[in-house]
Amino acid sequence: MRSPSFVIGIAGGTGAGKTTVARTVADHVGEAITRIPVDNYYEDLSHLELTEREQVNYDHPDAFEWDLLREHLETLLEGQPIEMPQYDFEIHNRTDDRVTVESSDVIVLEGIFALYDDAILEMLDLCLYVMTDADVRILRRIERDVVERGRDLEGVMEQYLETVKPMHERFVEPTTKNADVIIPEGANQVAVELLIEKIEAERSSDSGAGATAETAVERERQDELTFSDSTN
Ligand SMILES: Nc1ncnc2c1ncn2[C@@H]1O[C@H](COP(=O)(O)OP(=O)(O)O)[C@@H](O)[C@H]1O
Ligand SMILES: O=c1ccn([C@@H]2O[C@H](COP(=O)(O)O)[C@@H](O)[C@H]2O)c(=O)[nH]1
Repeated sequence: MRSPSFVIGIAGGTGAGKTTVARTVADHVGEAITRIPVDNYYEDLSHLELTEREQVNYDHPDAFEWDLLREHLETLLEGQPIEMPQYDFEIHNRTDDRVTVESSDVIVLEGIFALYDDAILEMLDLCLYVMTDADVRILRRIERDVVERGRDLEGVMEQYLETVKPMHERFVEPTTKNADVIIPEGANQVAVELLIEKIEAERSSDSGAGATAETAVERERQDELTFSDSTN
């Protein structure tokens, strides 16, 4: 199995458009991309009741199982598959399922804390931060959480004011300093097109480097053959 040639981190506040950017890019690049949502690495909270899980601060870095995420990224970088946990936002917990995820040419790590952990930052070749105004993000989040994540409006508003907003300001937004590029307003067409171009360029330069190395090895072998031929 071939090791990835390019690893991208996409961070940003809730509702900024991280998943949309990652999915749009993945749709264009196809099977060569492995998408890793950081959300799948929320700690297993099976020991808590649902009512207790509803009170957890999911916007604090301590809510994540960092060791497992680091280990899985390292495994993918070695070209090996992982058994990725799956997360269910409706029950605020991991499901019992694990999904086998193969490594591929491009790894995209996406989540509010994609640019937070030093060891993970070391593994990233390109760091993106999706910057979207807070009012737009909360409107998107209300719609998404009510429609897709089984929440009511009151609960979404309460969670936003109690944890999401203060944690965003304290932990998430400061990670802009780790970004190479800031993408405004989520999946904007120009930014996504540039990202796809960059990925394609990295992939072809990587396979080009491989071809050059092969050619050099091949040439050396030819020289050896020529040398032995002339001595025989
Ligand atoms: N550029 C955009 N314009 C309009 N809506 C967007 C845009 N990007 C994302 N959205 C919508 O906003 C919501 C949140 O986007 P999502 O990608 O899930 O955000 P995140 O992963 O950052 O939480 C989704 O319903 C998505 O369709
Ligand atoms: O059980 C959970 C786990 C997470 N959340 C919220 O999800 C967002 C992160 O996901 P995005 O897709 O980036 O919005 C985070 O702000 C948590 O508050 C949750 O509500 N419940």
